Amino acid sequence: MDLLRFITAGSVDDGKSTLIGRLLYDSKSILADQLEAIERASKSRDDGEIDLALLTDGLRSEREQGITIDVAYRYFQTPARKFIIVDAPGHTQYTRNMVTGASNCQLAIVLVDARHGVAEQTRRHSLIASLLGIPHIVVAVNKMDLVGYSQDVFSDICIHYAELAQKLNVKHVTYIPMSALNGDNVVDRSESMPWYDGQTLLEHLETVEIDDDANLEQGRFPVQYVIRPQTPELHDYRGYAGKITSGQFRKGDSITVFPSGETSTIDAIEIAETHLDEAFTPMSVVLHLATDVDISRGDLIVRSDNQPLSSQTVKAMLCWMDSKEFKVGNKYVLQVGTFRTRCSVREIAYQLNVNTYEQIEGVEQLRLNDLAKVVLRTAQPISFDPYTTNRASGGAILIDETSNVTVGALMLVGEA
Ligand SMILES: Nc1nc2c(ncn2[C@@H]2O[C@H](COP(=O)(O)OP(=O)(O)OP(=O)(O)O)[C@@H](O)[C@H]2O)c(=O)[nH]1
Repeated sequence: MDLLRFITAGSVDDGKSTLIGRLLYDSKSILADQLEAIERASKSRDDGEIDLALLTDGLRSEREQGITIDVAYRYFQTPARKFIIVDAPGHTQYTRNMVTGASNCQLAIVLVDARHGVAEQTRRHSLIASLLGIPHIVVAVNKMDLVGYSQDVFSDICIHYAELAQKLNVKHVTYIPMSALNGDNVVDRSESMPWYDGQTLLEHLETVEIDDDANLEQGRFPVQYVIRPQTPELHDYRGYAGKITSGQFRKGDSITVFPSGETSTIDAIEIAETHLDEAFTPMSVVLHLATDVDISRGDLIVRSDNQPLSSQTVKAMLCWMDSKEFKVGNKYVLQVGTFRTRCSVREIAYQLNVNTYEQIEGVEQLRLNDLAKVVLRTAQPISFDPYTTNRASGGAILIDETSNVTVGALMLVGEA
């Protein structure tokens, strides 16, 4: 069964917690004991209704206990698919959380309060979703009950959002009018909006095409471990363990190793002592090569017929995630795949205004949650693909050398 990983984004009070609760409740994904607990907690309410937001708020207290920092994950499944919901808090200052949670999501639900329409946070979240290359966006127009389930209100919001989506590089946008509180068009079809003949949210989540999004062209294998048994009778054995982050590899394929540029062919592909003729993303395997090549952890094995860029000066979109400022001349460790090297900041080409999408030039420093295009100079060449063609090998992070904390998320653009 396939897996859809999606993020929910919206301003505080747009109804994110209620929506997640509704999705789990109506799709019968809530465990009996959880249900009992929220029923008990909801008893104090005057209307006797179950407060679905309590479910997600339960998750948030887990988060506060430090089980997951900043972002909470919730799993559920229907007969059609498995789902992971990434729940990022909605406050303005949490761009960082959305970036952390969303980098490998296939879909983002952007909540819009029907009464307020497209808001500042809608623009911010949509910009981040587009920078992160999330291929599917659902604009969930919530609280339709508070605007009399009006088709006109819904249409206006769709038109407004479509203008914004045009400025961004968002591939697929789906609009759904709903009331998370009353359960309209979340799992069950709304009787109050007969004018809407599209899918409910769950139907969409269950059927949205995600296979096409997998990059099968670019065989990329960042080496995590070199396996060299010490036993004499296995002296010829040398395997490279890691995860295929994109594409596929077959026995007999010509490969190139980066950064050295050495070449060889694949002699065997192994998973738990079973030999395979081919393997593809996201499998974790051990590769064996026909010849003795000098490979260490952090190297990138690629199929020779499709090679990545390799450079010491790179352009990238940066989401700055630290309270210390980012400035030209600062030094960090850059990690792409399993490869790490030191780097310094050459230039801040421009900062992006997250509301108007304007490029602000002449910026000297970045603060927490700022988004910018930057140029970095690395100590050793890095091998990568533009993020827009390959999210796995085009994403990188900046690490503070002294604290070892991740301070920036990078979407690599190309050579500078
Ligand atoms: N009328 C109406 N109220 C809703 C709907 N969805 C959510 N609400 C209410 O809006 C308020 C905020 O909902 P939450 O689900 O807590 O909002 P949130 O976006 O998760 O907010 P945070 O958890 O603080 O980020 C609550 O009082 C909900 O009951 C809806 O479809 N219609």
